[in-house]
Amino acid sequence: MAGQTLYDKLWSQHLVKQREDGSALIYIDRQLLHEVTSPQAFEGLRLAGRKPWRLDANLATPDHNVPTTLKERAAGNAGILDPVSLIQVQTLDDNCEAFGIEEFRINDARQGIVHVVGPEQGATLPGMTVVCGDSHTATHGAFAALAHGIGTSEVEHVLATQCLVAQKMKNLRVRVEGRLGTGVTAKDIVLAVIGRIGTAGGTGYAIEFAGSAIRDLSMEGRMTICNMAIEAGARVGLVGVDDTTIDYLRERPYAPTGEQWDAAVAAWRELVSDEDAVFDKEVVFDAAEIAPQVSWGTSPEMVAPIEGEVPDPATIDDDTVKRGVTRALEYMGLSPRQKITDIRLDKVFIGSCTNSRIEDLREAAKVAKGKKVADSIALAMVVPGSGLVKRQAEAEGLDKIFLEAGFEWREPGCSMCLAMNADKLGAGEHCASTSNRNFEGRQGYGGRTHLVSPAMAAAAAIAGHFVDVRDTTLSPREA
Ligand SMILES: CC(C)[C@H](C(=O)O)[C@@H](O)C(=O)O
Ligand code: SF4
Repeated sequence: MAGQTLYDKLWSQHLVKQREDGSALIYIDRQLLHEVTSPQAFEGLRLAGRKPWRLDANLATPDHNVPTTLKERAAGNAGILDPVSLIQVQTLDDNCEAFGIEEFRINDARQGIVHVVGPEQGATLPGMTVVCGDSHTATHGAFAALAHGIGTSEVEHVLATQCLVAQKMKNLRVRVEGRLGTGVTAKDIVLAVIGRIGTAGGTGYAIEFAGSAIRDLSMEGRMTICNMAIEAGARVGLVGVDDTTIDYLRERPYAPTGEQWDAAVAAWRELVSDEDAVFDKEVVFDAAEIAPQVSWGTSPEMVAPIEGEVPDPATIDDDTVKRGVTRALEYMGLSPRQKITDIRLDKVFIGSCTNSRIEDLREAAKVAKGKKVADSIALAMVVPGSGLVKRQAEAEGLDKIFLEAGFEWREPGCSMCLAMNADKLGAGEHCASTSNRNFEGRQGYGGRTHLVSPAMAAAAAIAGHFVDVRDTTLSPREA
């Protein structure tokens, strides 16, 4: 019998019941909760007179609707000026209180974007099934956890039963071999992958990211890649366990200790695909060929290398693709064949669950150090992914580097990634953003998002337009 893939192992370890129609019931180890997708789930429990099945499997934090300015944050929930956002956050607090679920509230140092908080706390561990009412739950797969987003009714189901109705996915391996060039990061890998396989390339699959370039990445980098598996159409992204995984988790608050740690590590070491595992599909990339990427359109697959140009619809044969590109260029206010380096920017956003961890901020700070944000940039902001990331960055003096360069240094949350708070783009504004989605209006009505790495965003803030971070005097890997 052929060996098992990592995904197959995680699936079978959590399978409660398999039905003949293909549906199955799996056990869920960890549920993360935020204010947007949990209210109706709690309400459902209340109406049915149910209690959560296992309180300590749940961990909550508000992230989407929290303001990011210090003045407003100092006032706690009372500082949330938008009434709908206030209700959302207050309702999460009330529900967690009423049901006895642990929550890191708005001014808790551990608050942050759920996908930053879970791993940072060691609440996400290898071998777990992790769910959250949020599509970027794939992030946690970087720890060899079977993690994916679920809908609000499923949030309720998991709260009530600790189980989930699920369907087994197929296995896709994306292998990235070789060494990344200086200044090229995990974000560039994942954008290049989506650029090639497309936003539907991973549909129906769990993607395992493998190969020497993935092994060389830190956990932060692996999370960046798994985070965007959903942008490639896959609900699940995975990376097998190795020393990097284990070193990251040691002594995290929720991680096991003593003998339990040793036993856990021994079990985690098995969480890799067997040598002879068979994947339904495989794609291979040469890391050395990946350049810093910039998205020019309204879908993450509409990307180009920094030395490239915007496509010309006139050269596209397929009518549907041609129409899509034409429409995207119109919305983005770009002309055919425009050089990527000629795209001028109005705002810069460094943050989101894709790129707001300490390493991301370090990479951006290395580029920004001793430089100034261009006068033409109306706002350049850095939003740490959690209060603890913020604290760490401040201990390293990164906040000073950003502030001296003219960036705003904000409080943690989703912020301008999706503009559910006051941080928004104005119509027509171009933004270099380290987030993961660039569809029309994502960062504010009429806003134009360009997805890039933190180093590329920082370099763009300084130049006022996109530049090749590899040409800047201080590229991130060398500093
Ligand atoms: C609000 C939430 C449900 C949503 C998601 O599921 O991803 C958000 O986080 C996003 O990034 O669009
Ligand atoms: S940071 Fe952005 S992508 Fe991540 S959970 Fe928040 S809104 Fe969604």
